[in-house]
Amino acid sequence: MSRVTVYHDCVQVVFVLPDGLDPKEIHKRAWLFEQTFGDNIDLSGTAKTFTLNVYQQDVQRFDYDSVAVERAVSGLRLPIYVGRSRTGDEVYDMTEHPHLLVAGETGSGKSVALRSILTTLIRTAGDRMELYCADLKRSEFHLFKGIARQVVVEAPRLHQIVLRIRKDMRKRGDVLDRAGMAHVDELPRKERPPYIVLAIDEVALLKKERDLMDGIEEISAIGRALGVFLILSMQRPDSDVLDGKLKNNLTVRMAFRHSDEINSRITLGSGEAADIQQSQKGRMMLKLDGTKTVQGPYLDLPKAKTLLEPYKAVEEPTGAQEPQPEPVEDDVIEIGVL
Ligand SMILES: Nc1ncnc2c1ncn2[C@@H]1O[C@H](COP(=O)(O)OP(=O)(O)OP(=O)(O)O)[C@@H](O)[C@H]1O
Repeated sequence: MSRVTVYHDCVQVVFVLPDGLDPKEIHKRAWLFEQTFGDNIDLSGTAKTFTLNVYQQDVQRFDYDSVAVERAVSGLRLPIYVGRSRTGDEVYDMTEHPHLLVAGETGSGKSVALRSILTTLIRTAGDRMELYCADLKRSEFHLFKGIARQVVVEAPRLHQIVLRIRKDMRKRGDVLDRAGMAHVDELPRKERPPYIVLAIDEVALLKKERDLMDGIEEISAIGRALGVFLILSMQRPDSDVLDGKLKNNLTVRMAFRHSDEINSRITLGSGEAADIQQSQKGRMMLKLDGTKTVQGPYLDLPKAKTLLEPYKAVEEPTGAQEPQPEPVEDDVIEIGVL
């Protein structure tokens, strides 16, 4: 049984599987649909009912437009503007889908995506968010100096931040216990702490930092209710880093071009990110309630700087050292119990 609907930009076929047919076979044979209908298709469905959309054209590249972005995310508490899919703007709220993994080979568009995601967050979440950035490649996050609480480039400094966030999480947990509530958003407005977002570029460089990775994993496990969220990026999805719990807790995945199907499967659970062409900069497979093709907006550095200028607290003098973090009194003990 099937139903065909013709829209202005696509033809939609909804079909129902006969009992006894394994739905996994439909996904496994998605290539059959591509051979018949071309590349511009989206196939979704779970047990019995499937939807196949056949679009007339591919998603197009486009520039970041702050007015359009801010309109698209209005009403969200901690908004992520992902880009445009074939059906329109793709946005979501981090408070509902907490931890994000951005992965893709070099030059595929990760840095541009992080730039646009964090620019949107800063401009829209304002005082509701405290941002911490770790730029282990020393390439991108200097843009957020003077805006983020801290921008660090070395693992030990990041470890200090993670320890401090863990302390804060413990305090937030105590407040929730006392109030008999399950989520910081349920607290009265005056007592509600700001959301904390920790963004780490090239998290694979932390592979050998076991204590630090354990701390990050803990944030991924209990951060959501306490208002603490992760944005992690990596070039090659390393299964040592993305092993076990951490990977499962990074529920939203943005998979830019991957070199092969095996790597794509580590990030996405399917091989689709290996089908993205090298020329398709900013193109990703977004995994969030299913998987779909999305084009991220292009935001260049000068434009990002202009958009962020009003949010800069203090201009750091040239050549100045990064400010030293406040000491965490019981670091050593904490590392032991991480
Ligand atoms: N959304 C986009 N739209 C159009 N072009 C883009 C987009 N994203 C990236 N590009 C182009 O691709 C180039 C590489 O992108 P980017 O620096 O984000 O890659 P990357 O994945 O971060 O690479 P690396 O891992 O080496 O840092 C950019 O300089 C830009 O020219």
